[in-house]
Amino acid sequence: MTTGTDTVAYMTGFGNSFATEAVVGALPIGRNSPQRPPLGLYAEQLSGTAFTAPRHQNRRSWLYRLRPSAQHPAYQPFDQGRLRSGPFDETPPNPNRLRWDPLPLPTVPTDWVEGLVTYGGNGDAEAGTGVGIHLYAADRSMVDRVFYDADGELLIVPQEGAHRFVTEMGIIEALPGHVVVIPRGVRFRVELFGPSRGYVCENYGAPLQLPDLGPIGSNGLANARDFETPVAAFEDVSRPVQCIQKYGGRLWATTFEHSPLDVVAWHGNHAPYRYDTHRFNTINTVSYDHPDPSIFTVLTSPSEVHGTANMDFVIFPPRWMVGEDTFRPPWFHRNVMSEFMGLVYGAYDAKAGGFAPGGASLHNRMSGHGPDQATWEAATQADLVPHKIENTLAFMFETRMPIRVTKWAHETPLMQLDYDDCWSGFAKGRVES
Ligand SMILES: O=C(O)Cc1cc(O)ccc1O
Ligand SMILES: [Fe+2]
Repeated sequence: MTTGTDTVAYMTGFGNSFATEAVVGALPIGRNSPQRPPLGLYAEQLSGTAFTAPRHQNRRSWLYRLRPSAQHPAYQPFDQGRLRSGPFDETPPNPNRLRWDPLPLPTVPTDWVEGLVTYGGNGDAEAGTGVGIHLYAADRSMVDRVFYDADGELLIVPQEGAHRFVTEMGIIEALPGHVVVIPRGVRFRVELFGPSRGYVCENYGAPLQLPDLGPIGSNGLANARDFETPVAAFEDVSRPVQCIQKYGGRLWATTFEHSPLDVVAWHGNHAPYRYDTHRFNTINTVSYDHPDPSIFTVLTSPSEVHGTANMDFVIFPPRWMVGEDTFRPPWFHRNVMSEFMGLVYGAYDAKAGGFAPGGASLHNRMSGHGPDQATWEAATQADLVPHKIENTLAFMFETRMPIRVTKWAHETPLMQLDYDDCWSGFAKGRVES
């Protein structure tokens, strides 16, 4: 649950052109790159979209820092660990329904980067299509180490433990129930306060944006004002700091002689943010039938095919179920889009058992899935009084291309070999032929 006290300040709004300075007078006024920026700082433009991207899609920020980012020796290949990237070709495409038990918490000291393990993904990081899907289990802070992803934007869904993202552009605190987005190229370190776990969607495609609301109108779902971007914060550290980047699917590392988290002021709209899912304005049926889960979309990465996302981030938050003469849980279905699901806490209404907090499931393109048998039995017999689903947060990374699973995810003992059995015992419909 997202409780606790924030120790950092945030600016609100989605995709705003923000301006923030940690030291008064650090931000140039009226121009981006004056001959001599204030306080002897170095101006740097960080572009998240092509210079010429249309204005409503253009993402860039101007950073004013203690030292230029360029001041570092060459990157060298770095241990990949269990991190993989698109194109995913370790295993043949697998049409089966798959489900995994939760990732165990670490038994040896592990930081956030070391704790990443890739379950699968699709597309091609270099081509800018598709996603990588990772989970992490870690128990210690990154120390004198920062990370950035040149391949994609990171949507991070904490599942256990308090998280502190110390980024170039300010500090974000997050608890289970929050989600955090770190744009492509932004450096950060993750500080943890005990055993911690979560999910990551690495979005190789267009940056996440709010979905259109259509007939819903001008308010609803995730409201723009509930997105929080940190104010500028910097560290003045003159000791070696390792910088690991993911580039072209692989990890590379170099050592700066200082902390690259040294941005004293910045302005622009290519910036990290967090969102508290408890603020989601959940919309559901008040008449009959279970709506398509697109009604629960928080953020979407559009593809070039209008209405068909590279990736949608969808949540299943607490909500009232009031549908009359309706099978209320998710229906049986087969979907052209592929569905990777996780559970932050509580229970998910399509699964009476087996889908645990910290676990994951994959229902790939056109695979038949839906309520397990116990859920189906209960829902078909239920007295349809208004009922509130409470204390739960499941989510889905839904993507237009089938998800290929890594060798690790195929071979791990966490894979539930009996998952198909949850749909094995349905009685035949009563038709005489
Ligand atoms: O498969 C799932 O559990 C996700 C899902 C939920 C829902 O409410 C409707 C469709 C759907 O794919
Ligand atoms: Fe589904």
